[in-house]
Amino acid sequence: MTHSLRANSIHHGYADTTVLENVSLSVDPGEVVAIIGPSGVGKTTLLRLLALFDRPREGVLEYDGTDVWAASQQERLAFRRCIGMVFQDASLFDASVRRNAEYGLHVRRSWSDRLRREVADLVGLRNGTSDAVEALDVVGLAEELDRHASSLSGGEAQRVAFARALAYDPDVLLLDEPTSDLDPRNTAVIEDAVREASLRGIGVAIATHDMNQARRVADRVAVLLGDGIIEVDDTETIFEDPADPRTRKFIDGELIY
Ligand SMILES: Nc1ncnc2c1ncn2[C@@H]1O[C@H](COP(=O)(O)OP(=O)(O)OP(=O)(O)O)[C@@H](O)[C@H]1O
Repeated sequence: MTHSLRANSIHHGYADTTVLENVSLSVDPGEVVAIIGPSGVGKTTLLRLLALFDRPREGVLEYDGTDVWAASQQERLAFRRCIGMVFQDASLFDASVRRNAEYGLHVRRSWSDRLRREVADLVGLRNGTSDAVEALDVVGLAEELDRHASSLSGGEAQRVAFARALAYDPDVLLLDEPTSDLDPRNTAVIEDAVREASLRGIGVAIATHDMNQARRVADRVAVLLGDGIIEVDDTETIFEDPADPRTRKFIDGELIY
């Protein structure tokens, strides 16, 4: 069973600047939420908060209804382990594709989960390697296990980074412009993998500058402008009949922020 993540009335910024004002957004199991908005508006900042990398100045982050920052450090760590993040630039380890995809598999969510998996390993049902290979298969790299990370193209490296996040079976996947440097083929592989992840029940939030990508992969779209999230709605409504006129302008490339 996967779980949901929710940001409620978040305010955040850096030093004396405010970046996010009164931002609320949920990521539910099995849905893909695209976050769109101009450069510098705070998409990465929001994803980092959702990933529990940073604590918001104000507002509440809930994991399955629990206030994450009011919970114990141990609990927060457990929540953190249920969230996968893929950055714009894949940074892989100086190791094989297999090793890279396996990284994180030692991080188990809970003792009971660990026990369950260990028992399953003992009877040969699954093991870390099979999780990693399965995840690499989703991104079309299951045949490249022994290749060294340094020999991969940028697109292949990003696909391994995606597989690494997928391999440890997260509840939520946060993707920060994961295809901004990729060609159409690698982009299509990542987008298919996003759909596959959502079909498995994983909730996905993806920040993107590519409006077509948002249309292709998202169930819902959140529009982040200078005043925070001005509108969240299902993808068709955002692109065909948005409630806020600024959304239309932004999508049409008219709004210079
Ligand atoms: N660590 C930091 N310290 C200070 N300011 C920061 C820091 N990180 C981001 N900022 C600033 O916060 C604002 C939001 O940045 P953020 O990277 O979240 O935007 P973004 O929407 O993801 O941008 P882009 O689309 O260009 O990736 C920007 O003005 C940025 O310069």
